[in-house]
Amino acid sequence: MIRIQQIMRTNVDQTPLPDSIGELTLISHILPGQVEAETRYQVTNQAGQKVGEVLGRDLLYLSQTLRQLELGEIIDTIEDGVIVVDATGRICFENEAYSRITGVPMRKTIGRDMHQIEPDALLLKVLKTGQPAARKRHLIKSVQKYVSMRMFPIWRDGAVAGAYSVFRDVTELRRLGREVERVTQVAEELTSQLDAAFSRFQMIGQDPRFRTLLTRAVTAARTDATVLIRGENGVGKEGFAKLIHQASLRRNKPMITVNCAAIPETLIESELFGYEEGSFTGARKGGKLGKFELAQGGTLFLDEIGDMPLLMQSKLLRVLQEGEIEKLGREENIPVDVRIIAATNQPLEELVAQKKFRADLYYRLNVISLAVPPLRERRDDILPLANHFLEEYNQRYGKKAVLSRDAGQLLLECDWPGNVRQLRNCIESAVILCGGLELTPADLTLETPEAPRAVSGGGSPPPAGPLREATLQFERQLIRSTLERCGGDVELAARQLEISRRTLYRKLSDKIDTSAEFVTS
Ligand SMILES: Nc1ncnc2c1ncn2[C@@H]1O[C@H](COP(=O)(O)OP(=O)(O)OP(=O)(O)O)[C@@H](O)[C@H]1O
Repeated sequence: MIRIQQIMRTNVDQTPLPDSIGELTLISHILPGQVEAETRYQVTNQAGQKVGEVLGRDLLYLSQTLRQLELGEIIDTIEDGVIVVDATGRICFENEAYSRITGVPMRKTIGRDMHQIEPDALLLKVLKTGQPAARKRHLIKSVQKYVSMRMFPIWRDGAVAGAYSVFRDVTELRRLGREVERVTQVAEELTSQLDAAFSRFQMIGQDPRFRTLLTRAVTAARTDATVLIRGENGVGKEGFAKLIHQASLRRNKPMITVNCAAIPETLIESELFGYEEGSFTGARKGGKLGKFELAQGGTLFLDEIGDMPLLMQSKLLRVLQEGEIEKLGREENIPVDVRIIAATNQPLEELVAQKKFRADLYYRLNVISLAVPPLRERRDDILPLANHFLEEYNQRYGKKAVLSRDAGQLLLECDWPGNVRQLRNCIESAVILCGGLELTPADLTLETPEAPRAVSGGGSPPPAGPLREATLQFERQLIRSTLERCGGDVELAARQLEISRRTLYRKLSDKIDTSAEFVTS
């Protein structure tokens, strides 16, 4: 609908003048007899201030043209439903969309009195009061469809001459809205379950160095300072990151982990910063949220930071300095409020010297540094950790196993090249495999400090004897060295050997029966 607003001239002085027309007046409401061609009409806003002026000639032209045009045809092509009633409430116009949305054919309604069809219709109220009305969500019961509608009176010569309603089918939108609500609730539920698991998470350790680290971590957690956690694989770097997040004010927001070594160089930018829909060929519909956005308000844990490509290091540095991310396909930057914790098992200082790691990023990350010692340097922690894992896996597998004195002794003697992760895996497989109530040395799958060197050194002579025995021996060696390489992680070892976890366990238990040499010192 064309309003005066659209054709007036602007930038005139602000003095209100008589004979003014409201800027929102519809052109189609102006009758030819009311307008003089050569008069300049003042246009005012709702406060009565003059905001423009318009020539009567322009108004006449437009109002006449609108009348001459067959508006019905145009209105028929629009997607929204339109229905018009005259002053008596008789339906005098409907467009095609009206019938399509309501499912009522035009012949059943056109010309009929709305008072009879639907005496409570809101449109009749608009007709009676002369006041526009709107409903965001209205159910048309007969067809079970939801519409959003706006209704207006039609004024002629100072009286209401009719009313019309424009409405839109929002059934699909409503369904999608509900789906979003449902998915959000599921996500909230899962998050709270995760939170519960997260808050049960404990860092076990009584070694004095380890306890000092815990205190430092909890103290750092109260600030937003960046933390760099160092240490061998499996020492508990991610555990420290979780602990810091849990002890911080950000604990009710997400902690998102990114393993920088596991993402191909070409994908790391879109993983971290995301992209907008259509920003490149093959971009996902709806775009993609980057990890920074997912961690908004929370913590982003950048694991294996030493493996981050140099170009990405520069981009990360910029984000840390500016607190904003540049998202592919989006013009304006997005502010992010994310606490960064990074971890690495690499000597970052050496990487800096070799120009493989940016010095400025190194200093930016290394505000608080936590160096987690390997398990072999804190032997006091071995038994408490073993008992903690034992309790966890007893619960998971419905067992009641306890650690025998000999098994405990064996655990204390091991060097744990795979650190706490290896110990955890060792206890898990022992709980699964043990037949009785006590975990004995034979239940433990672990390497003695000497054995791996003999096996994985590559120099061991080929086994002698019958083929079957030699094959078994070779298999034993292969399993042993693979397990060693995988830090005792049975699942990973099974994957590398391309056999199922169950087969690996079976082979391990065969070995326990037949080859004491493999499991005991
Ligand atoms: N002090 C601890 N108390 C309880 N569990 C621990 C402790 N340290 C490590 N763990 C457990 O050991 C496993 C390995 O720990 P984590 O993943 O934190 O090590 P990481 O140093 O991050 O390893 P990687 O370098 O391979 O990423 C996890 O299952 C973790 O829960």
